[in-house]
Amino acid sequence: MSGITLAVPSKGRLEELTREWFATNGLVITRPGGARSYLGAIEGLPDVTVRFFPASEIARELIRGTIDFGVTGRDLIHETSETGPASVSIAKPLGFGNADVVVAVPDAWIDVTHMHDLADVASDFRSRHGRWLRIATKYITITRQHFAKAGIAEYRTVESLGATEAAPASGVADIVVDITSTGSTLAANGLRVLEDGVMLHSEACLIVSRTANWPAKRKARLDAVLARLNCVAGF
Ligand SMILES: Nc1ncnc2c1ncn2[C@@H]1O[C@H](COP(=O)(O)OP(=O)(O)OP(=O)(O)O)[C@@H](O)[C@H]1O
Ligand SMILES: O=P(O)(O)OC[C@H]1O[C@H](OP(=O)(O)OP(=O)(O)O)[C@H](O)[C@@H]1O
Repeated sequence: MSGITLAVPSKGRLEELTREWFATNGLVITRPGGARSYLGAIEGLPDVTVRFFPASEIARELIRGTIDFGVTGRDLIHETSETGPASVSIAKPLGFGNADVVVAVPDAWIDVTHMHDLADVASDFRSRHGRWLRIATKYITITRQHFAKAGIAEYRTVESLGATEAAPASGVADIVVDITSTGSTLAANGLRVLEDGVMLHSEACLIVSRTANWPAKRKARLDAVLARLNCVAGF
């Protein structure tokens, strides 16, 4: 197929801010069928198809190469696959959707301020509590990578797809790895980020798939659109 496909987040803060960003840069994204339609276009660019997806699916399909370029959070590229970052090129960080993926512990864990303290807690958790340390998170990949780097292997993750911060108080888990922007949800649930607990700084980015099919003509079409957005594919 010679046309190129742009993926835009299908709802919420990311959709609004993405369409605003494109419009500010002279490209108007249309969604003629309304919020329940997932097909759109860019005014004046007939060979660009716009498709609306959840941000997490945009990351997955950019890595797979079924979407040519799109907007999603850097966190979702790192979380979807360990090969994610190598499968895409960040054409432009967009300056919105800023959030950090962090390790947070209960306020009551006053002696646990750094990852090395958490390593000590994790190593004798089984002897003291008869079970592994439990981490509530939807960021399984990022947690595995960063805890390995910190030399922490004695834990279990408890998958949590929403309201993750409630897990320690409810007894579902002991600590959390979650995304935060203002920190208010963590604070409201009696949780504190470790001083070296920021594992990833994320923001929404315009991202190009490296694994998509880029014959010269299609790549030229992509490069022309990116040029109007003052950025390049990077490959
Ligand atoms: N405070 C925040 N909380 C969560 N995500 C944030 C925040 N600030 C920015 N983001 C970005 O928004 C992304 C989540 O957006 P969104 O909720 O649309 O994702 P989604 O996968 O489409 O969600 P859902 O699965 O509920 O549809 C995060 O991955 C991150 O990149
Ligand atoms: O640091 P803060 O500003 O408090 O933001 C962090 C919160 O925002 C998100 O929740 P949201 O309700 O946006 O989405 P979700 O719960 O569906 O993930 C995220 O899951 C955190 O709970």
